[in-house]
Amino acid sequence: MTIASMQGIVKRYGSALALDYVDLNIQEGEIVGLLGPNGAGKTTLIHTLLGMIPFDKGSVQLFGSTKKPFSNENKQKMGLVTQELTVFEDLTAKENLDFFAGVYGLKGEKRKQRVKEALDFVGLSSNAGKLPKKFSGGMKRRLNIACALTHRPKLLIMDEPTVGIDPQSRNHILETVKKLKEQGTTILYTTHYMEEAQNIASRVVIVDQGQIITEGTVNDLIANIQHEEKINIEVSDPTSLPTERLEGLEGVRQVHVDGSSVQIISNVGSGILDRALSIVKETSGVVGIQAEKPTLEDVFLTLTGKQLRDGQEGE
Ligand SMILES: Nc1ncnc2c1ncn2[C@@H]1O[C@H](COP(=O)(O)OP(=O)(O)OP(=O)(O)O)[C@@H](O)[C@H]1O
Repeated sequence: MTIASMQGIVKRYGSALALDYVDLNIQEGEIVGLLGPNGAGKTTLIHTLLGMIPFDKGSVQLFGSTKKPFSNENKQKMGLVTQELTVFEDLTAKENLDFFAGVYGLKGEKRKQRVKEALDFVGLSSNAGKLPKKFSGGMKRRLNIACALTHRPKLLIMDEPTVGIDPQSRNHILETVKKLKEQGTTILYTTHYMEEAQNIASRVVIVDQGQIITEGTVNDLIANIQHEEKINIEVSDPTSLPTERLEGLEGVRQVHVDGSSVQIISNVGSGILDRALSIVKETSGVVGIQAEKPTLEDVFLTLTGKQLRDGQEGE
């Protein structure tokens, strides 16, 4: 079932075009990784989908209904983890959660129970009574996520939830996202870290300059741009490398020797690894093998001619 979709969305801020005829469909149960550089339009797309900002053209459908996408009923089925932390520093972790649970209309025992569950889910139970100002960046992020979970949203939208936190907390958050998916939550996860999208997304949507430039599974996107395969074999005796025999293998395009390593470039799917290895083993002794696989970074580079992460480190 399609849980959320947008068709032909155009959004301008004054004369600047932030979304340029965007079509997007999100199916129940998937994690859609929305990937793009800073300023690509990710946050604007999310805010449009949530009905938080007006748009100039197009339409949005949520939860299968064609009428009034932004009704209170629909909004209660969505959760947003904002890019900036949305927690109150002078309320304890538990009080923060209780506040947000109240905003979503939860009451009494159910509210208490959901607050407890959400704290537990993000691993903050033992810090329930502490103030977030005593928390590390990663703990604050986890609290921020928990605040969006007490009402058990069907669609959870996460806007760059791992920016500026340490790798351990990042892994914790990625595991939490996977757990939510297992429980049936549909997730739209925006990031400019391609490794994250590669790690958790069932499907990746890449945006640049307000347009969706490609979408698909990570494997499909990579296969679409992959025109050759590269294998590097490290050898113990490079003087006797049988370069000509390697060049003669079906599917091999080029062979380069560089010091003690030989690089073999071949056609996609030519499956030369076994044959190349047995030839090299006979004469030169194999010390190590490395196969170079393209990444989402390469997909972006191929499609746009620029790096996904230009000048974005250290945020
Ligand atoms: N309130 C606003 N007023 C004017 N321009 C805006 C506003 N919000 C966003 N923009 C512009 O719209 C474009 C898309 O911005 P948006 O924040 O959606 O991108 P993003 O992909 O989420 O980037 P980031 O990763 O930096 O959050 C950018 O050029 C941005 O400068």
